Amino acid sequence: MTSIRLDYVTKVFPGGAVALDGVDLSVRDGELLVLVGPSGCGKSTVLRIIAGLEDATSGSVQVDGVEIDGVPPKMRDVAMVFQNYALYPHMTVADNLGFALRLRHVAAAERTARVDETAHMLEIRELLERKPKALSGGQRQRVAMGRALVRDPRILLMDEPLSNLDAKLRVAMRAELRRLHERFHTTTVYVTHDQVEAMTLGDRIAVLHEGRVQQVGAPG
Ligand SMILES: Nc1ncnc2c1ncn2[C@@H]1O[C@H](COP(=O)(O)OP(=O)(O)OP(=O)(O)O)[C@@H](O)[C@H]1O
Repeated sequence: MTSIRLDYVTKVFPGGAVALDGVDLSVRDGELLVLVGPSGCGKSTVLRIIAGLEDATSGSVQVDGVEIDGVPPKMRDVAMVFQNYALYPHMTVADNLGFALRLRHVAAAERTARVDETAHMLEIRELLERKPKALSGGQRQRVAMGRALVRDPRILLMDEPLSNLDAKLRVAMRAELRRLHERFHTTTVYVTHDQVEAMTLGDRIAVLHEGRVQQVGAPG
């Protein structure tokens, strides 16, 4: 069970830029909520505040009804997937997948089993010994997804994870992300500026404009 609630969250950056202006938003347990809006409307800032990478200027964030303001990122059990994949270039795919488990002192045998299971699910088992530079964009994206999923996080945050892929692959990966979500039902916030992507992926869509939530609803 993991729900997220943002209560009148405001973010003013030093220098005075108002990135978020009283954002109220709820993400239900097991839901994939898409946050959509034009460049600069504050989408990434919402994710960064949920992840604890940025502090809200005012307002609060709750997970399962408990305020998490001040809880360090590592303690939040949140996994993030970015547009640029952020894989470790010197590590194999297997080591990239297992790294977060190693940091959490998961025993070697269990680590291997979970890496293998995740690789199987994402159909990247044959890539486990390769380094990121020997992968295509779509394969890198799968590894980045795998790295987030292998830990079975409470919350999954995705910031335009498909925008570096060509149009055809993007459509295929969208379907795959949807399928993964149906299987795991990890509470997810997914950021995109692409309305079609929002409509095809989201259980619900929140439209953000100039730091405010304009509308929230189911697609269609
Ligand atoms: N560290 C920072 N310092 C000052 N201003 C910032 C900082 N980070 C973001 N901003 C500003 O806050 C606003 C929201 O930025 P944010 O990155 O959340 O938007 P976004 O909707 O994710 O945009 P994009 O789709 O282009 O990534 C923008 O006006 C941006 O310039």
